[in-house]
Amino acid sequence: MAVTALLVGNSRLHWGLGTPQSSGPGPLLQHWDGDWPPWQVQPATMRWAAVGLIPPSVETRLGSWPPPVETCQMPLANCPAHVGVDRALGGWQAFGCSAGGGVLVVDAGTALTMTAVTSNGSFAGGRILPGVALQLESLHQRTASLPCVVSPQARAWPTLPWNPAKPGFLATDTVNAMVDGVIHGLSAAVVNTMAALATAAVVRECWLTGGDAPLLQEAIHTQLAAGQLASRELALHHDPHLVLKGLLRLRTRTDGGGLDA
Ligand SMILES: Nc1ncnc2c1ncn2[C@@H]1O[C@H](COP(=O)(O)OP(=O)(O)OP(=O)(O)O)[C@@H](O)[C@H]1O
Ligand SMILES: CC(C)(CO)[C@@H](O)C(=O)NCCC(=O)O
Ligand SMILES: [K+]
Repeated sequence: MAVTALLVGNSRLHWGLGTPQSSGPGPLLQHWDGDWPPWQVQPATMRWAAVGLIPPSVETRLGSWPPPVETCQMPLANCPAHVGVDRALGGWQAFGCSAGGGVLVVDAGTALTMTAVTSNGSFAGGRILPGVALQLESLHQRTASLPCVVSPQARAWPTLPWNPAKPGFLATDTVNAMVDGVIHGLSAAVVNTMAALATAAVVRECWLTGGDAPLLQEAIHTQLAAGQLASRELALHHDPHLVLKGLLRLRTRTDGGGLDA
């Protein structure tokens, strides 16, 4: 039976439709970023979690939904309860899909989070940075003359002009200097973390997800090619729906309302 997964993100809602199987959720049948999905939602089979504020459109329907998934219910060893449920779900899902060995999950959303899971499936910490749109918004809001380069309603990336600078060339116009600066900074932080964790043999794979993953991917590849050997030893994967798939792969126990891997 098809199940709807919902992650209430920091700036928008992320929906997925899938059929949980014992081997995992498989690919999503449908996905939707926005207020309410275009398919029929069966309240009793909803799997959902929230890091952002719950909007009225969801609040009014909560009565018929099961309780949300929380970090403390996740089958991820040593994961403190204060860790965001999106990070716990992403880490657990990437580890479950990995070829063995630890994983680093990079979730490039409103915040860019990095979350490491060891080869034993144990939470190993991470890093939290302001994401692409948030950094660009802050530059505009906290200076007198830097322009607004992110659409304030949609925060949609495609409204931004950006010509990736050739190696060794820097942007001469303000907009590209801002955008290139933010993308270069975030991807450098990711590659630096990959190198450190690879050198320490903590992780073997890096999984990218989140709204800005496609954007950062190219810059990460470029910096990997030019950078430290250790970081290149990690396999790099992109899964735009890592957290939703994690929700679909979790199995709710009918007895105590707990969760099983
Ligand atoms: N239509 C859109 N609306 C919002 N963000 C978008 C859109 N298209 C691309 N993005 C990019 O996605 C990023 C936000 O990512 P995402 O949607 O994963 O964040 P989120 O809703 O806060 O979810 P999360 O809680 O997982 O971070 C923004 O930095 C922005 O550049
Ligand atoms: C970091 C965010 C905002 C990313 O969505 C979320 O995972 C969160 O609110 N986390 C709580 C703090 C933590 O993860 O340590
Ligand atoms: K995120």
